[in-house]
Amino acid sequence: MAEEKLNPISLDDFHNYAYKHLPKMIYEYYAHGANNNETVEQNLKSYLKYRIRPRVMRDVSQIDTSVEVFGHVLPIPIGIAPVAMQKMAHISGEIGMAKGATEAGTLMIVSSFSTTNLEDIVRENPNAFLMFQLYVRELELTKSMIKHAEKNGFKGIVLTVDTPLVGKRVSDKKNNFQLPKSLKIETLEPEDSDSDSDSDSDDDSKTVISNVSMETVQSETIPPLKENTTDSLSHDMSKSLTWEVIKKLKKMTKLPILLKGILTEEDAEIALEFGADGIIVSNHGGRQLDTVCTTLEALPEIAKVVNKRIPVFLDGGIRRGSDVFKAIALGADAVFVGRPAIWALNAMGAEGVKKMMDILTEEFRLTMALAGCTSIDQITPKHIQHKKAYISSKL
Ligand SMILES: Cc1cc2nc3c(=O)[nH]c(=O)nc-3n(C[C@H](O)[C@H](O)[C@H](O)COP(=O)(O)O)c2cc1C
Ligand SMILES: CCCCCCC(=O)C(=O)O
Repeated sequence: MAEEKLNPISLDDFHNYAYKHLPKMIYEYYAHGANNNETVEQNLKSYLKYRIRPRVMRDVSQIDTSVEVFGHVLPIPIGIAPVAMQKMAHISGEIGMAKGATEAGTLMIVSSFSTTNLEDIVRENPNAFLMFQLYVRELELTKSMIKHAEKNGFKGIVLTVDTPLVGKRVSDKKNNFQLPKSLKIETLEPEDSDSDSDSDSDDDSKTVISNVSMETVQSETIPPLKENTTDSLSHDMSKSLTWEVIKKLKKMTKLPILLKGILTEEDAEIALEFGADGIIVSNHGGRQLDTVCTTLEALPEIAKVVNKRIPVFLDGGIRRGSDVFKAIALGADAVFVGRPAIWALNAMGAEGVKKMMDILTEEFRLTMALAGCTSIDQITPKHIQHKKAYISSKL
């Protein structure tokens, strides 16, 4: 029986679809976090701890949701966070993700664990606004990855600073997670990619696991391929990263360097001292250190110390337009979504990613209107309040 076409109304609809359709090993790689997923869950719950304080009678017939990010005007303050290995979610992988993001007019950060090489992403999406997420490896490889991103027109380098070691991913260990053998991390061999790119796009074996069935993935992954496990794929990521690396990176590129994974005001201050061009408040979607603060909890102290000197972004747990509103009220210039983009890609490819962004945008626009804000700069800390304030005043 032909399956009914998904008609998503909220982001949860994409998630439910992916839960039903992705093989367990892949679904849990994307969905789960470190240890017992405490931080994954708390990231989501954080938003419900804040109540919106709406202002009324404000003529909300025109709402402007646009925001400027490093000189680019985006129609919405919502981008796509770097997520590794997107071809496990959909045949179109990072190309489809970039297409959905571009059609929504927004920015995508491409993971340094991309299953599509940068040339192909850019060739298929010449108007995309892309940044490259970097895990620092050995110096020459790091340099060539940055040069490669520059050559392909990427507009920024997002250095992930919360992963000197990969967090304890319990589900991945139980499932013996590994990248299916038909796929490859294309970004780790940047020098070869020019010669690879044409043959890759014609190679059917690369596209075996579109909208992956359980049977396909199981047959792809038995016997286990040692070289494709989380440990082996991440073995050469630098464990000795210190702030000094920012100086080295700044010598390698003129692109803005954003630090992703800052959770304290102390580190935000140091980031400024070392010349970071932007900060992404992130706990890696709860996949690194479990029971850290949620990103919404960390945001106010970071926004305060940065004091608008550089842009402050946030990711983690954004699932509704009201979540975007609350993050902006607490000091974010814009936010990023990780898993929702993957679920949307899985369900409907590029069209799904665009649809997901449209849903989130419409919810955000409605929240702004009902809260009495007609532009992003009108959203202030006065528009939200921790729920404790209401409970104590009423009891
Ligand atoms: C499956 C998965 C893979 C990820 N891969 C990367 C990555 O390669 N690099 C990185 O900096 N962050 C990575 N992240 C973290 C995201 O960029 C982002 O911080 C997180 O997903 C935001 O939380 P959300 O999923 O609740 O929106 C990954 C997250 C997920 C869920
Ligand atoms: C297969 C390597 C896992 C770490 C890199 C991807 C990532 O950041 C993630 O959260 O997963």
